[in-house]
Amino acid sequence: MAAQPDSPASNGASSKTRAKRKRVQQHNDELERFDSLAWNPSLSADDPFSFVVGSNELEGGFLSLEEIDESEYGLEIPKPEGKIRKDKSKPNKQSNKEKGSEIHGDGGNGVEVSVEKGENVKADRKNNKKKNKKKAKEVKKVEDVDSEAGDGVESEVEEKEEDGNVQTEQGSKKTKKKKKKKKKKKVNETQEKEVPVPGSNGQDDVEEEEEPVDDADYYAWNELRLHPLIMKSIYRLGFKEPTPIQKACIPAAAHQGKDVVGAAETGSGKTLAFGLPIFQRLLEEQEKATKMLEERGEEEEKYTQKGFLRALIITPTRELALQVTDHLKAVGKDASIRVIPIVGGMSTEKQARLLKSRPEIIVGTPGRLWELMSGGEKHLVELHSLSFFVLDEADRMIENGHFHELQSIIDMLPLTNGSIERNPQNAQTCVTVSSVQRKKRQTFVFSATIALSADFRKKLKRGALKPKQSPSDGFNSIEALSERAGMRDNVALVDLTNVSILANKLEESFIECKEEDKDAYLYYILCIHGRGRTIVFCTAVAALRRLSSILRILGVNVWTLHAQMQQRARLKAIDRFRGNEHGILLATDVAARGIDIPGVRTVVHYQLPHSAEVYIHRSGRTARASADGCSIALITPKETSKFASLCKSFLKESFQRFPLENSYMPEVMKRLSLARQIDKILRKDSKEKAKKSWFERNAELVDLLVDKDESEEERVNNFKQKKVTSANLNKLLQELNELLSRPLQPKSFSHRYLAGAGVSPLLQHQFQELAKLKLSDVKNTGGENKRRKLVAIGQDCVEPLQALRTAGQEVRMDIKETAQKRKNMEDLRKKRKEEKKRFRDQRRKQKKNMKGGQ
Ligand SMILES: Nc1ncnc2c1ncn2[C@@H]1O[C@H](COP(=O)(O)OP(=O)(O)OP(=O)(O)O)[C@@H](O)[C@H]1O
Repeated sequence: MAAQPDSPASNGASSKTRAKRKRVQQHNDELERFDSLAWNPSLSADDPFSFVVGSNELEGGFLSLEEIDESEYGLEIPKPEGKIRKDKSKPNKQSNKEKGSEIHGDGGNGVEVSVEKGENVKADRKNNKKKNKKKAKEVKKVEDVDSEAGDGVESEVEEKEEDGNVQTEQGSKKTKKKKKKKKKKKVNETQEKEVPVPGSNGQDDVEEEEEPVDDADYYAWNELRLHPLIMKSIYRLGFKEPTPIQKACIPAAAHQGKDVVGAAETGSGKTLAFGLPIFQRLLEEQEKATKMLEERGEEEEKYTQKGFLRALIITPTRELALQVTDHLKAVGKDASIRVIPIVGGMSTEKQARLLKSRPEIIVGTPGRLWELMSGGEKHLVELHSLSFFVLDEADRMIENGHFHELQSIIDMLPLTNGSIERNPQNAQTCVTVSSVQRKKRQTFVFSATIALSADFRKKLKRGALKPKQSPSDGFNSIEALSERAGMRDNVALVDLTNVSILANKLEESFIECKEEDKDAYLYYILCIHGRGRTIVFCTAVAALRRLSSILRILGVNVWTLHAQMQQRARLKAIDRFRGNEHGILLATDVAARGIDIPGVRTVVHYQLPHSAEVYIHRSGRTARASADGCSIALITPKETSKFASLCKSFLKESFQRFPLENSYMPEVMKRLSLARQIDKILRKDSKEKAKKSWFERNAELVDLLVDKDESEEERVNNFKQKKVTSANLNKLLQELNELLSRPLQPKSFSHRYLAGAGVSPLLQHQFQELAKLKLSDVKNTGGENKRRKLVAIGQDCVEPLQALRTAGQEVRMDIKETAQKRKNMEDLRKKRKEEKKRFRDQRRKQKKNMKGGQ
């Protein structure tokens, strides 16, 4: 029954319609204003272009181990191409069968079609026929249609596609669905930043009603003139304004078509500084292509399968490649542009399958990319349409000539106007290049520390990045690398790094201690200030292993990450760390660059890095985006001059000494000593076991019969020895457990009195627990224990940054001064030694003389 005009129902409906109209009007006004700005599409009409109507439903966030296997790090293998006809009048409740029957595809060409996305793109294309004003209105209309379709439509349709793709694999279908659900749940949990977008689907729509996006909040983006679909993603991600590096790079890269060398502090949003121009150009091209096709009256289906690689992004580590992929996918979600990672540690076959979907953007590490390219992987060698070549963390690529593969990859790229001649053999493997495309490829080179070398910095400031002529042996400089990659003369040089290159809101500090006390100080930091996520960096894997073992014995839950781990375990570690608000990650420098995990509050340099660049990148895992954070370097007296010279390279003269409450140290040391003894016993035991099994294995291999018969005496001795060790281990464990069962106590703590001020919630809780414990003790012992002391101490668990701010002590780090002090100390030690020697000699002489006299 229709609602009467004056009925509450109709009032509600009309106010809803009014609100909706108002929103649409606001949005249109904004877009009208946006359209009135000069629009500068960078594509010429004859540019070769093919597009794929595809879904990019590859959610962000690192996945758990179980998910990695089939869904390939969050990447579903794109589904068979087909057109899905959707009856919008029945959006929600369809059986699986019905869902399956709506999919029409050949099932084999690997192109995925998402109804929502497909409809979006189609509608957008229609809109593009009319000029900008109309386009804006139409985009809104499509969004409205989507929201009318109701909650859950998109997810259901996606499941349909999934069903269609794996009809024969019932088992794996179920697993996939489960994984997908799990993944979605996880993404919901981790994507804290997501805000509702007007007109987006599903859950977003529901939220949208409650909290519509105020376009005015995003005003700062307008001058960048980004495509409406990009803006939609930006709304969704909740990025209110572009970061300075984005502001500086996007106009040059997206509207002027320039190559860019970009330097900005860690966590400043460099990924989108190069990512958004890529999306902008691809979307502009899509529009042009649609227009052309419609003008010529050709069928668009004819072109839908010709996906070529448009952007190749190279990063130095696998984790970073996966993260950049996730980040770009989040932006490309509304634009139906696909992004996939190609990294080591994943099976090559699976990656080949992913490549069959012909994604527009690939993010990869040099090793695996080259492996596939040199193997003639079609999508990777058909590079004639490549429009972007990006080197993220570019300065890492030229370190120690690690990346020979990178050189080979670059040699495979089609020539651009500025390129020098290169290996013709490689060029032959590559599909021939159209001269239009040659001119068009843009090269982006980014890093936080690219400008660290004084020489390069000067060049950046002068605005002159003149490449050297024909580097013959690899890339020993960013210039050579950029030139080889085809960077042109009119490159935009954007250096936004501050004088010290370190992140703005990072507060640095150090603790000076002996090498053997580093464990204790680390344990102290984690115990007393264990709030927020912490990353502890080691230089050597062996040190990391030893440290993780000790900390685990001490009951500190840590995850480890280093290059000798299997890829799955590496991802799992990051995933778990990301999922724990107060997580602790022990990592080597494999995690130093690029890893972006929100809520990392503290970085500890357990071992100092070998270079200032690494120090900066390590420390840059905290104080990202607009957050603050703190770094603590543990330095031995021997390392002070190394630390001072590090400070010198980023022009810092003084650092803060991290405040320590020394009264805690006796107990810390006690616990640590027990943990070390336990660790020693456990290590010895596992070594023996490993040795034994190694011997037995090898004996088996050569058909050798191992004589297990020991003499009676040996057996008895071994048994006795084992018994002693085991008793000793139990005793140590018991002792340690007893210490660990109560909070760390400072030496001066009075067992009788409690000072009233500053009792933290933690301390309060501990008191309650201990009081309960005492009470039950009394009951159990029948009140025999008359001296009932309340032994409880908790600490106000403030995070390191807060402790540093309230009590840190400034210390000048003058390299000359430190070197001089060190020299003085050594001189003093030498002098004392000599004096001692002289004194000994004198006494010896005296004794001799006395003996001679007798
Ligand atoms: N405009 C923006 N507004 C708010 N946050 C943003 C914006 N752009 C990017 N971010 C967020 O900032 C964080 C850091 O971005 P990103 O990883 O690109 O930094 P980066 O400069 O590449 O850092 P690094 O040098 O360490 O690799 C990410 O979590 C990203 O989502």
